[in-house]
Amino acid sequence: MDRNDVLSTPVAPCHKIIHTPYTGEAVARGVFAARKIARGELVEAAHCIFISRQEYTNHLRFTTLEHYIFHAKGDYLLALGVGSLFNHSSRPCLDFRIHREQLVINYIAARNIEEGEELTITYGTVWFEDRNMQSRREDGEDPMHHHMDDPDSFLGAVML
Ligand SMILES: C[S@@+](CC[C@H](N)C(=O)[O-])C[C@H]1O[C@@H](n2cnc3c(N)ncnc32)[C@H](O)[C@@H]1O
Repeated sequence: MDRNDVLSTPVAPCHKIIHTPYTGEAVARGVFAARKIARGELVEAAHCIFISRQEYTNHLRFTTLEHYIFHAKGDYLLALGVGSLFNHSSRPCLDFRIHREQLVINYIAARNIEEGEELTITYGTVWFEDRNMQSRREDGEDPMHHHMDDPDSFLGAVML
C-alpha cells in the first residue's frame, strides 16, 4: 500500500449511520452496512486530528472527546467523520489500522458482512472497565486482540 492509497477514501460509501439506543447517549449512533461487504474490503479511511500526549493528559481526557480518542503509541488521534462513530463489540466485524505518519485510520472488513449488520470495532478488553461502564452488546467471549493490528493501539487511553 503506498502513501496515496492510505490517504484515499473508498469510492462509494458502504455504510450508513443509524440510531443505536443500546449505547445510551442522548443522540446514540452506530454505523451499519448499507450493502454486503466482502472480507478485506476497505470500509472507511478516517483522517485524524493529531493530539499530543501533553494536550491529552492536561486537557482532553477531562472532556467528552475522551470517549472518541484513539491511543496510538503515546500519541492520540481523533478520527474525523464516521471514524468516530463505530461502536464496540467483543467480536467486531472490522479491523482497524492506524497509519500514524499519514494520520489516517483504515477500517477493514474482518469477515464477510451482511447488509444491515452493525459495523463494529473493538475498544480493547478494559476500556469499559476503566470508565466504570459496561458494554451493552451481547457478543460473547472476547477472542482477544487477534483482530487488531497492534494491541497497543486502541480507542481510549487505557495505558495512562
Ligand atoms: C466512539 S463513540 C461511538 C459512537 C457513539 N455511539 C455516538 O453516538 O457518538 C464511543 C461511545 O459509544 C458508546 N458505546 C460504544 N459501544 C458500546 C457498547 N458496546 N455498549 C455500550 N455503549 C457503547 C459509549 O457510550 C462510548 O462512550
